[in-house]
Amino acid sequence: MKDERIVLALKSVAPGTPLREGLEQILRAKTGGLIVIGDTAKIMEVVEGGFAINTDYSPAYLYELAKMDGAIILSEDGKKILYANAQLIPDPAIPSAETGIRHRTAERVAKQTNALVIAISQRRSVITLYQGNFKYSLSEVSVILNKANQAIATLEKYRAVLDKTLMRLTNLEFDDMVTLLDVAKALQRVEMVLRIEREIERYIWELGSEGRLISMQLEELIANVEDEGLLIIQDYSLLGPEKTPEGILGLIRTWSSEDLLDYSLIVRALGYPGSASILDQPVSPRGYRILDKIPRLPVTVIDNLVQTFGNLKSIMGASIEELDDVEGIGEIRARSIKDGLKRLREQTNFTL
Ligand SMILES: Nc1ncnc2c1ncn2[C@@H]1O[C@H](COP(=O)(O)OP(=O)(O)OP(=O)(O)O)[C@@H](O)[C@H]1O
Repeated sequence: MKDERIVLALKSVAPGTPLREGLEQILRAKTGGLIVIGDTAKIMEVVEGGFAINTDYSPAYLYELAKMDGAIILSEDGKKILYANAQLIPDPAIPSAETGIRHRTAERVAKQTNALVIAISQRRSVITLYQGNFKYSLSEVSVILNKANQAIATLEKYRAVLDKTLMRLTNLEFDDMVTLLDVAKALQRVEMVLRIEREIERYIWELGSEGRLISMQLEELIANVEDEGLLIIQDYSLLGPEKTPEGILGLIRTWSSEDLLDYSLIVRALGYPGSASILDQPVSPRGYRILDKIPRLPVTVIDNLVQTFGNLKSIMGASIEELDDVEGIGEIRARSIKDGLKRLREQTNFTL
């Protein structure tokens, strides 16, 4: 929830938005500014004086009004300028680490009302966002682009390692030689890639219209990653249906980077005991992840296969007739499952 609001705040001031255009004009004119987004009762409690404007927002108008002292109040959707030249009177007891009056006021109003408050510094040429306890200074587009490109380069490396790890897991699964350590390694690598993805997403929101290329690169690099993670969990989790794969991956997401390095924590999240030797334990996949790679095989049929045979090894060992007996599978599909599994196995042997 908290994160969502920050994302919304970053999006609302991203390059290409009318609000950002107005902020940039104020920055260039070096007049400074203090802008509050929203006019809820809670916000209006701290607003005093000024005059009602009540007109459609435009960047040029915002910039004109910023020449005056005091704060400007915009509507929640940013489409109207409601008041200008207003005095903000937040509770002075609210702690603030800011030294200047404008920024201290902005921080206190944000903490008191939860509104998005934007301070544009006259002396330092910086735009700072405040919302609740969150504070964020916008950087220049070139700086963020640089960071985003570095993160993409890191993501490429991590993706390559993940692909190797998954390929190895597939190979071990076909040979029924998987240990819990292999499962934990694969899940850890999935989450590492997802973490870099989330970091880059934040840059993309902040870059707005300037982030399109990064966004396209990201999409290509993270295709399937989350699904692979969910399917691994489906293959190995010992937990009942109340712990969904999404829930388990969501739990791993909340861990610190140190915890993520601990393989035994990962297998514990899948419902295995946390003993030291557990990682050497052999395990057999149910087969969800590999069956998902067979073209045109519906999820319900995959479910029926796993329900009937229990694991990938038995599914691979089943005859055409046995496969044919499963609901949703006729002779043609039975053959395409057999062929599909055979082809996948050959492909992984070839790639490794
Ligand atoms: N309570 C307030 N309500 C509305 N506007 C305020 C309030 N406090 C300060 N301001 C605005 O901030 C200006 C003074 O900013 P000041 O230089 O003291 O703060 P600052 O945080 O150091 O900002 P800057 O970095 O721009 O100098 C005032 O001229 C006024 O426009």
